[in-house]
This record gives sequence, C-alpha cells and structure tokens, in this order.
Amino acid sequence: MTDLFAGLGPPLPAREQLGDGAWLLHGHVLQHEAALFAAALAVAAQSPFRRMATRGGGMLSVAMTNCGKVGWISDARGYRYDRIDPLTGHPWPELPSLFGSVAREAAMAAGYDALAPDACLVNRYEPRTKLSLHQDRDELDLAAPIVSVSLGLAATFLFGGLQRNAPTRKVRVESGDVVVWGGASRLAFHAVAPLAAGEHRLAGACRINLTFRRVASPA
Ligand SMILES: O=C(O)CCC(=O)C(=O)O
Ligand SMILES: [Fe+2]
Repeated sequence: MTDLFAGLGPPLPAREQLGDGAWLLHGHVLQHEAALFAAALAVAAQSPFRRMATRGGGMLSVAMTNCGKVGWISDARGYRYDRIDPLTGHPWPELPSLFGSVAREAAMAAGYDALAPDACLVNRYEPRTKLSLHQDRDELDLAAPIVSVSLGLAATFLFGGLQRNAPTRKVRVESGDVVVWGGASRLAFHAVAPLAAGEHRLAGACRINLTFRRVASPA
C-alpha cells in the first residue's frame, strides 16, 4: 500500500520546548488566523505601520505599530513605552478583544497564568527584513510571560539564552504558531532571521507578528 504521508517526516509535536519556560505552540491559533490578521490591519488603519529610528542613528528594518494601553517605541532617545502614538498624536488603538483572549489562553497553554496584556507590538516583516538579537526588557512586569503570535509568511526564529553569546536554537515559525517565554527564560535573547521572499494567501509578501506583553505590574 502506498503511504500517503511518506517523505513528510514525523508530525510536529503540538508543543515544542525551546528553553526553560519557553514553548513553541504549533498551529495554536490557526483557527483564528484570518480574524487575527484582519484585526491587525484594523489596528494599522488607525496607527499606521512605520519604521522607527534607533538611538544609534539607524532605522529598524521591520515596520511596527501597536495597540493596547501603551505602545513600544524607539527613536533617537532610545526605547520606551508610551500611551501616545507619536505619529498620530493619539492614544494607540484599543487591544482587540480577540487579541486579549488569544494572549490569555496561549499563556495558559504554555503553563503560565492567564496573561492580561496591556501592550501589543505589531511587527510587519517584508522580505530581507529582520530583527537582531535582543531581549524584551523594557517592561516593568517581568513576572508575566511574552506571547508572540506569527501570521503570514513563515520565518526563522532564533531563541538563545540569558547571555548574548549563548547558542541559539533556530525554529521555523509559521502562520498560526505561538511562541511563549517567561519564568527562567523571560529575558532570553531572541531574533528573527531575514525573511525569505514568498507569498502567503492572507498576508501576501509579508509576515505579521503580534507580541503581547504585560508592561505595568497589575495594580
Ligand atoms: O517577530 C517575532 O517573531 C519576534 C518579535 C520580537 O521579538 C519583538 O517584537 O520583540
Ligand atoms: Fe523581542
């Protein structure tokens, strides 16, 4: 009998461990893919994607926007969170309710308490753009995990250790995948390799990533 699945390799596990307290949840939000993508576009219709400057005088290659109580920004003064979008002069768009429920649930699926995000950074990667090795460390609340949702073109995500020079693990992240890191891995270095060209049925030639964070400690 012909094996229809011959050559496809073993099926991916639902949950792949990337480090202590760090998990890649394969296809975890695939059933919400279209709605999440539409909600991200609605956010960008209010607060457009833009490339941000860096303190060093450069520019991030990835275009970004935010929704939630506070948004992450970078400019000549450095990195910080702000309630106001400097481009529009208005508060960032509200966090769509689907974003809140997905972040809450994905944190729990990775073994954390429900996450109540007060910030969502929306990154738009076009072919050849990348995110260099960094830590997410501008948040006051380091007890809450980071929940990162991939949509659109697949990318190579690099997950390292607590030191910049620690070896990194490279994993492919596809639309609908979620990476959650917290606890002992909360300050792990991570990066996104330059995006390969391609065409995604929903997103076209780009990848959108939603990074949900708890910036302020709960009152
Ligand atoms: O795009 C990703 O997968 C990671 C995003 C990220 O690390 C960040 O926005 O800080
Ligand atoms: Fe990050």
